[in-house]
Amino acid sequence: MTLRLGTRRSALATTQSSWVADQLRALGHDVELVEITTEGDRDQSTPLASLGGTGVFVSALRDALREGTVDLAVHSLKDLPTTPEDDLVVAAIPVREDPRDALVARDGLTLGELPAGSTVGTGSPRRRAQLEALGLGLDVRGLRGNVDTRLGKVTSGDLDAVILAYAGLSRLGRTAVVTEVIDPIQMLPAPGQGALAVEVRVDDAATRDAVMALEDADTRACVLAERAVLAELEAGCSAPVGALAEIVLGDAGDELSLRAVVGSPDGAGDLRRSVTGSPADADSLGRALARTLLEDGAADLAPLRTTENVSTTENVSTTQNVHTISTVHTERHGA
Ligand SMILES: NCc1[nH]cc(CCC(=O)O)c1CC(=O)O
Repeated sequence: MTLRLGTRRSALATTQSSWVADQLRALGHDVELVEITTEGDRDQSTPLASLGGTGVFVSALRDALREGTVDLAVHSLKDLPTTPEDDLVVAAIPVREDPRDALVARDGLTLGELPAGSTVGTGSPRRRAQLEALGLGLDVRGLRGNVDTRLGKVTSGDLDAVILAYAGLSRLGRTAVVTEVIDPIQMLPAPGQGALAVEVRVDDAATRDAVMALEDADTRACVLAERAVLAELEAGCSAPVGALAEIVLGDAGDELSLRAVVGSPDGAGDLRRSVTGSPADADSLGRALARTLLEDGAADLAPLRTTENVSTTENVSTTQNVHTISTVHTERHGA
């Protein structure tokens, strides 16, 4: 049996998918990559939020899974909405890459070295809010596109710096351009950043069994806690929410240490809280932390659920390059 793995065409997506394919091949499986095109890939000019957020990257792959065109799909976990699907399951969450954000600045500069007024590109409300809250006087500019497009803005001199996920650069072998890996004390990453989700049909026991070998329990616990914060806040993909869980060695053995931030869009300040507990209680720890943030005023700080959470769902026909944008519905995203 050949496992058909659905992947987007971007360099990052194919690198992630090829990594999963190689892991499965090392376990003795035959794997074939099947390319799926998404609205988010074809339209690079529209702001992601207007396309329905990072959900557009996910929908086409899920449609292909449901139609049986592919048997498994690899997603960046941070792009997955927190609401579970009835007919699909994340069968494996492999060991996580470095979850931190990375600064790529001109002349090797770090955040602290960028002069006031420097232009920093990011399309992420979470990164923007935390950058503004640092009070460095940086001029944060909107930005989207694939990794090369974003890095090109610094090379060409259009921007002084850009911020990207370190994990993406690492998977592409591009970490040499990073001028600072941003400490989570200054900027908490997106829930699930740096982790992959391998999704299969819930009734496909054979693929599920094959894929389960890629699971990493610590990563699963961490991203569960981070995503529980997002779910309990009812935060959408355009909400400035960051969260990072780490497994640390405490007095009672492994402990899960979870930090989260809700930023304000105007950079007026952000709210940070943390909690520590058992990795077995990952979900409830995340939800408890979100309630603490809400009690302390998180909802006044930022519009957590905005109209930008309205998302377009794509249908992929059996010929994989024909798409129609069909329905409009609201959903929660984990970007
Ligand atoms: N939102 C797009 C996206 N989804 C996953 C990654 C990077 C890889 C990862 O976080 O696992 C990126 C690009 C970025 O944020 O720079």
